[in-house]
Amino acid sequence: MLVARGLHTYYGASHVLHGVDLELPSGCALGLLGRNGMGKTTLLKSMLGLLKPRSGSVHFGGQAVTGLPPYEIARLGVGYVPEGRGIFGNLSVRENLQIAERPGPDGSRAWTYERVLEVFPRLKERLHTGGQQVSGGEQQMVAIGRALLTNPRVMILDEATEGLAPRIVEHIWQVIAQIRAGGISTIIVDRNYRSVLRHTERAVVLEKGRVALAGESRQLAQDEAALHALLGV
Ligand SMILES: Nc1ncnc2c1ncn2[C@@H]1O[C@H](COP(=O)(O)OP(=O)(O)OP(=O)(O)O)[C@@H](O)[C@H]1O
Repeated sequence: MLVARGLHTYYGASHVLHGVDLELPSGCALGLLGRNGMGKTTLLKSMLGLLKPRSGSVHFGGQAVTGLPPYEIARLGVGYVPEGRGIFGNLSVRENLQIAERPGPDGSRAWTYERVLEVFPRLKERLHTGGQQVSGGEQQMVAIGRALLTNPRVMILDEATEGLAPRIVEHIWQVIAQIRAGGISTIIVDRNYRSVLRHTERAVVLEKGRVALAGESRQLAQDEAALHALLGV
């Protein structure tokens, strides 16, 4: 579904990704792990057109998308929930959600405004509140809801539970499970590696911009020595 091959990405002279390969099969949930600064967000942005890799390729649904602008890649069916949420602070919660709603590239309308409010009932009481005035947890719900409303084929969640209360974190993992159950392929970056390994079929661990370990999440979860070495846990 989404395939990156040999990605090299730089910030100016700083070489951050050193030939990364990543493959997200259709219908699969893939965890992306690694300590701070190992290149997870850079990898996601390189696949989404937000950063231009200096070499390597990205294919989505068999189509080469390397170097396409982010909105074109999004139109092909990628929903992105960025680290830091990126919601529009000057728009209300309702507006943030409604401007995103559209059928998916295959015409699917599985995710509607009403369904997002069913999944996140807390947002019903905040519809007319500004995006910046709601709590961090509610902002995260808006960010996830907004990505779902584009009816994507692939969802990418970067640190979707960061800094949130345990009850909200648990709710977000339940929603991630629903997204997976609906057949949307998913890439999940999260500090809680145990939750990531529980909610994914495959996982990749980055170390200094290289893939250090990749495999089935169930097996990786049992490899305490490798997780300790690579994640410092
Ligand atoms: N805009 C930028 N300009 C220069 N260097 C950057 C920039 N963004 C990230 N980096 C550097 O690139 C490396 C990889 O960062 P990246 O954000 O991809 O890591 P990460 O694994 O997502 O970690 P984190 O969880 O801390 O975001 C780090 O050394 C970081 O300092």
